Amino acid sequence: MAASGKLASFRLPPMPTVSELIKLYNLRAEKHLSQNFLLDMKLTDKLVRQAGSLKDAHVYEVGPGPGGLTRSILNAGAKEAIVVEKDSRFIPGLKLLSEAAPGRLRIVHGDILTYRMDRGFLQNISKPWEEDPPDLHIIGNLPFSVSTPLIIKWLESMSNRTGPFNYGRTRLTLTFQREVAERLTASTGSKQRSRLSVMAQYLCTVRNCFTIPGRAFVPKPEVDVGVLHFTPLVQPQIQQPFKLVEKVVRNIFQFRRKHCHKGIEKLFPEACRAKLTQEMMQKADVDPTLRPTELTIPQIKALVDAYAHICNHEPNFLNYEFREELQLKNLSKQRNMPMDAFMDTPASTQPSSQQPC
Ligand SMILES: C[S@@+](CC[C@H](N)C(=O)[O-])C[C@H]1O[C@@H](n2cnc3c(N)ncnc32)[C@H](O)[C@@H]1O
Repeated sequence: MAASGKLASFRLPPMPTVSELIKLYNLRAEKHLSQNFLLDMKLTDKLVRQAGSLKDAHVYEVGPGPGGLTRSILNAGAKEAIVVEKDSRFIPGLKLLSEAAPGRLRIVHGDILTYRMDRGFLQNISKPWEEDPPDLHIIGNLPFSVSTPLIIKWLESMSNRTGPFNYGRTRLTLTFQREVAERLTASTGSKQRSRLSVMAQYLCTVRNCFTIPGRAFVPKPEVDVGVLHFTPLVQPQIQQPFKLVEKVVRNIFQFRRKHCHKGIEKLFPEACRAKLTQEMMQKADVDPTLRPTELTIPQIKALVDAYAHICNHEPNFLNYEFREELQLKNLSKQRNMPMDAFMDTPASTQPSSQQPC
């Protein structure tokens, strides 16, 4: 009896439903802000449960909109939630919710892509990286338009322990278009294995929680939606700077269906491509005829380490971008001018295909 009494203390008092609020404020979904609302509280409760216990937790919610998920977060016992919403039309409805939960809901009218997530809560909720995750969660029914750049930004922050990871191994419970969710969780050898799978999985444990059918949203999106839970690893599986890992992985996956050496070759200028690719593959002890989707994370780690080793001897390779060189080549051909004429950086620091290695 006592337990249920306690449970009742953090539940919201009766107030208009989310649907009633939408009608009250005449809130029509804006396509350019990827607004697809979840109005079924059973579903929002289920999504929030995937984060684990929120009792006395701190939560950042991305894009609360009319506040369905926000209600579930508060009903689950969160001590304080900061919600970041770009569309000002939702602020009055969120204020009603904040009044119903005094001191527990802070509303930020802003853009999640620029909001400083290292500053919202006091530092006293931080936990050392090696310990259990802090009582801080990021939860969101993400707008499709920003979900991929956002997760990449957070993965980079995770690797640098900045932003929301300044507090420790902050966990995330997020929605993605089903296809993106499948890529994020795809294992070695599967059809959906991609750059995103490797970038997420070398830094965290990614759990596929459940799928929400498109028809559960208002308005209904074209696709189903996957709910994923991320826990940052104490020790990332690849211990090199994020940008370096990203560069190698991007190159490997640029020719998904070909042998992996095809993409790796493009890490180096033409003049030394064959020699350095062979050196990198041998050093990493990886079969060059494997397809990118067949590579395990330890194999990708070995390749990134081998590339880092080569760049230690020749740091100019870090600046080399095959696609940029291709664009310059095309431009110089079109205008009948030397490639140097289009370069921002002096030719001496930009290894070109013609320069000897
Ligand atoms: C898919 S809706 C989810 C709304 C609500 N959480 C729900 O589940 O019903 C995405 C929300 O994110 C907001 N949004 C879109 N882009 C944003 C951004 N860059 N920063 C913050 N909020 C954003 C939209 O206005 C919208 O309210």
